[in-house]
Amino acid sequence: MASQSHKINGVSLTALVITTAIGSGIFALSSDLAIAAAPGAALISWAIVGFGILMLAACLNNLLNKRSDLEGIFAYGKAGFGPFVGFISGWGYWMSAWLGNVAFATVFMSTLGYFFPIFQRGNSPLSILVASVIAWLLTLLVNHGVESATLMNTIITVCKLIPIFTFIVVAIVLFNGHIFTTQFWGNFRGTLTLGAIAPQIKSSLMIMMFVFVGIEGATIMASRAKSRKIAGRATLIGVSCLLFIYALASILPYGYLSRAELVQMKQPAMVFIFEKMVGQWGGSFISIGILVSILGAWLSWTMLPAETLGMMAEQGLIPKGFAKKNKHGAPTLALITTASMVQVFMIVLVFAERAYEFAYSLCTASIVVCYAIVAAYQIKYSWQNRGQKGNRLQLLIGVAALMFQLVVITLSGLQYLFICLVVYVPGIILYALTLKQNTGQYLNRLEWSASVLIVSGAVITVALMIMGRINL
Ligand SMILES: NC(=[NH2+])NCCC[C@H](N)C(=O)O
Repeated sequence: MASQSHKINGVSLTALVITTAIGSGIFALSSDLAIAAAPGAALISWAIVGFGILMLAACLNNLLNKRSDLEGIFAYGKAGFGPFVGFISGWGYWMSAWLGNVAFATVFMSTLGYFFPIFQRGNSPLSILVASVIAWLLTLLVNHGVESATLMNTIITVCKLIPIFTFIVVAIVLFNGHIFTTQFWGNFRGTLTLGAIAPQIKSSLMIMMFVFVGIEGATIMASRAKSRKIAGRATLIGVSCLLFIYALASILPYGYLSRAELVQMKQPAMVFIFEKMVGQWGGSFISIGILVSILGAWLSWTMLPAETLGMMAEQGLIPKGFAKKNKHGAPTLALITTASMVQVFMIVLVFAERAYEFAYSLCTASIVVCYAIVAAYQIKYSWQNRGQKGNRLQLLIGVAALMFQLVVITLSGLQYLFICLVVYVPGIILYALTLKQNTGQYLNRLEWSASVLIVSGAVITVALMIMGRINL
């Protein structure tokens, strides 16, 4: 066991929450958001998403303290609702982790395109080829026991935060109230109706959720924190800081360029907005920040999904082989499986019209499964212990968090959730085989029914994709 002095303190853990959550999202945010919404609606959306994510962070905080015996985010699913739900949650988390890397890949390549125009389209066959090589190289590194070391993490954090803060400061200086308010509610005439704003809010939700993926980082590191209390608090403070940074970075540009101009920005938008603000050097400055930020995040998100598979295997949810470590202490089978999935989806991206949006929406949709299960467990636990002080409030927090996740996914992510079902199919087979090996039985009746639903959903999705009814 690590001695007390080697344990992570609150400040480092808060920094960890912030840096694991900042990958590619913030750099592309402004134009993604401009496509979806005018500044008025974007602000309302931040308030809604901010509230929902804070509720989720409050659940993670609470459960970290009350169920300090559980480790990892999907352990709550298993503890609250049995192994099958634990599997659903873990598989969702795993999927989200590597799908996010697919999203990283497109932004990474289009940022490289700033220096080498041939890569400008992040999902051209050549870009995907290079991105695949990078993904496999990172896998190879992790397989040789390379972990993002503390010093490297600090350097990466500085490299990504400096460009972001510089951008925010310059954007504040150049902020023009007139431009900002001209089309505050969008391009409408007459009185402002909910009908005019609601669709804008709806289209902002997925990208806003995506940028928060990773806040559960402190939960995963909780066992290495000085105390569970500290880990929980780090999540809450980290989320509040993130909300502040994201809202500033995405809203300020509306006071510099018109929405029409923002929509036209090449991706990643922050590069080109900043270049317009300060000149050529600005573009390179932000681009380098992005490349470092993504590479750093990509490396940690290469380890995470493999570790997740390993933990699931240890808990008897998938075959033991996934937990087997090589001589460098890395789970080779889990790493290769994950990298192969990344490879398949990268190839799919070549055919996607808006590749980045497609990848981040899938990443968000699959983690919502996992987040919703956390919130559901918070409700169950608080209800069972409702006699204890404070648990009624926790119950309400759980309900708010769950409602938020369900509403977001229903409003804007259903088609992505359906695509995720397809990836659940091989997982269910692995789960059933493992169950048989451990207990001598395949699925029980409830698990059967759930599996039939999932597999049917997957079949329908594939059929709809073939018929061209679901577009990539
Ligand atoms: N590889 C991943 N799972 N990435 C998810 C994290 C994405 C991160 N929130 C971002 O803004 O870019």
